Amino acid sequence: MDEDAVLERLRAVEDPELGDDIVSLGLVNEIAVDGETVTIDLALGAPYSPTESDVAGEIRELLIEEGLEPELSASIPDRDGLSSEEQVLPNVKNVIAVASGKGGVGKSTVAVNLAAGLSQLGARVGLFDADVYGPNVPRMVDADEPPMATEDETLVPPEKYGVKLMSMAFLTGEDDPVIWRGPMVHKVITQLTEDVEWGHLDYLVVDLPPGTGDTQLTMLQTMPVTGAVIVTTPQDVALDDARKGLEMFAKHETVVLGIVENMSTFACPDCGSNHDIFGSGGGEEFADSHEMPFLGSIPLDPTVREDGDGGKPTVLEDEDDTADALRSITENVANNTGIVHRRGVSQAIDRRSPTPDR
Ligand SMILES: Nc1ncnc2c1ncn2[C@@H]1O[C@H](COP(=O)(O)OP(=O)(O)OP(=O)(O)O)[C@@H](O)[C@H]1O
Repeated sequence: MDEDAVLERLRAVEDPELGDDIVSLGLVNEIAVDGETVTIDLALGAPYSPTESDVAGEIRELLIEEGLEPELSASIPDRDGLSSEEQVLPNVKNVIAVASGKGGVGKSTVAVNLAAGLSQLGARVGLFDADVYGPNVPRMVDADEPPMATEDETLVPPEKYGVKLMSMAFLTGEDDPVIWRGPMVHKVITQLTEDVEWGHLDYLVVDLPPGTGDTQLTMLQTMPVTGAVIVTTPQDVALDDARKGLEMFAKHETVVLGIVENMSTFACPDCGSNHDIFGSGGGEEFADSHEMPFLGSIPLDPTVREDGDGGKPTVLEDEDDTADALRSITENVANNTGIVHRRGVSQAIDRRSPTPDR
């Protein structure tokens, strides 16, 4: 079988989310056939996301059935056409910002569980606690070691649950109040992203400070954000704030990967009934009415707080409904990150060839 024949066979593989085959969508970058070995480079951008893993699995199966030995790799064209020297964080494939319009809705909880959940899927993950007003990620993962400084003044981030960590708390102490102004934020964020030895990462999860002010906007402008996750509670007031969050991301042209509803239904362990303490379903309605993906809801569950205080992300618990909800949110975030890349690739190809000949 030659390269053209392999390309024809790949037309049988559908992208389940974009609703077309991977060849028509322009997701096959390169094919090389050498005897029985077929090397294929695919335009897939969200490592370990269930959808992209399934697509790769289907391709492998199809080629093995033909008696071939597939070797797959994935690459997405350089961000904004910049070379790796010009890029911020060139070795980081995806930067995912976790945001909330108001404080205390569980933004850090979602960021920590998302990072640990992605790492559990097999991805290389970093977690950057950029919450300058209340950096509490180190406590939530029980990180006792500070970063190490190297001779050439870079920082080696400590690692917990397979996640590389960097936090403002390592530099300022968790309890020190800090007043942040735009230029300072820009400088510190630049240092904390560029002077940290993150290595090659599939995902860098960024816990933004709550709110939608200048600090948050400066951070978005400083980092190459792939997409944002907005955390809200089902209450009206929190949803109003989430709306402001959407406006901030629209202003900065940042893709919103979806909405997470936190602290929804409380399953009472004593009486066995469900109680909607902050209401329920508001997050999903909000997502629907703004045509945003809904990523899932997390129950109000004392285990989440205990795990947060105890330094173990709940997503790592076995056989637990809340952990299942967090795993499902993690998978949805990864899948939606993949959609951003694949849609970008297929739209760029559409723009190049007004009469598609694929
Ligand atoms: N689903 C949940 N069930 C029970 N407790 C929760 C849940 N989500 C978060 N919490 C608890 O609520 C508190 C606030 O959560 P968290 O620190 O994640 O919020 P935040 O939005 O990041 O707050 P901040 O305004 O400090 O940035 C923490 O004690 C956390 O453990």
